[in-house]
Amino acid sequence: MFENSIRFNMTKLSVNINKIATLRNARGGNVPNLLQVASDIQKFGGQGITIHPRPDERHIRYQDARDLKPIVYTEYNIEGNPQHNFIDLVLECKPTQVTLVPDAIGAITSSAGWDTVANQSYLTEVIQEFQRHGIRTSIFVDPISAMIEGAKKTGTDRIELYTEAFAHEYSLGDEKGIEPYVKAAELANELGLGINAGHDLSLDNIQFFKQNIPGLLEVSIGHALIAEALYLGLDNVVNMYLQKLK
Ligand SMILES: CC(=O)[C@@H](O)[C@H](O)COP(=O)(O)O
Ligand SMILES: NCC(=O)COP(=O)(O)O
Repeated sequence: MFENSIRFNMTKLSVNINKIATLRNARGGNVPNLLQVASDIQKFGGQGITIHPRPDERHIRYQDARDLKPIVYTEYNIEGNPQHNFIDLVLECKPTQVTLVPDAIGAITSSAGWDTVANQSYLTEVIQEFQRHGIRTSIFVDPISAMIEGAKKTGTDRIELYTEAFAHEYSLGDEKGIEPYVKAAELANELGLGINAGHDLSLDNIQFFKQNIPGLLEVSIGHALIAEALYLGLDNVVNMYLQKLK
């Protein structure tokens, strides 16, 4: 059965607050206050909060994930590589959604989607565990048909399309970079997989992406959104994204 947001072609904005934690950690105190920012983003209209705790806790700390639980009343999305500590944290926090990302330890940022064929049995096992606890699952993938088909076989509820390549090509003026994403989304829709997207999405490229991707349920946006907010203000920026996602 289709989720309501698919029927009405609605795309939710989940704001990734990693960069707020990066700024806070630079001084060791509590400025800016991550929980206050998460709360304000929701007040401004943000429809979800995303965090991506990394094993070195260089921005989001595991304790932040716990502290955010009572604050996030919209969609709570926790992203990360499903190592033991991460799995335990997610099961403890019980977010709305867990997004599995195959990060190498120490990676500057996420730089690839899963090989859902090579990791099929591992992903299937982890996904079943999260779903048993009522947590929706999503797998970070490149827009490649075999990877979408492999994702379907794991039993995941959704995929998250890794949009770095699109964002890069679009910034160079090349709109053709959207094509593999359109194909991947059409296949995911056919297979009954929900579609999320993220990485390097911005005020410049989000409307074009949204208008071309059928059934886009959610985008998670952090780096560009927080940078744009330095000039335009967080309230204003959240609402500019909401307008572009209509
Ligand atoms: C999964 C993904 O695309 C990442 O963009 C991510 O969540 C951001 O992580 P960093 O803030 O550590 O770069
Ligand atoms: N899943 C992608 C995400 O949460 C944000 O990525 P970015 O906007 O910081 O590149």
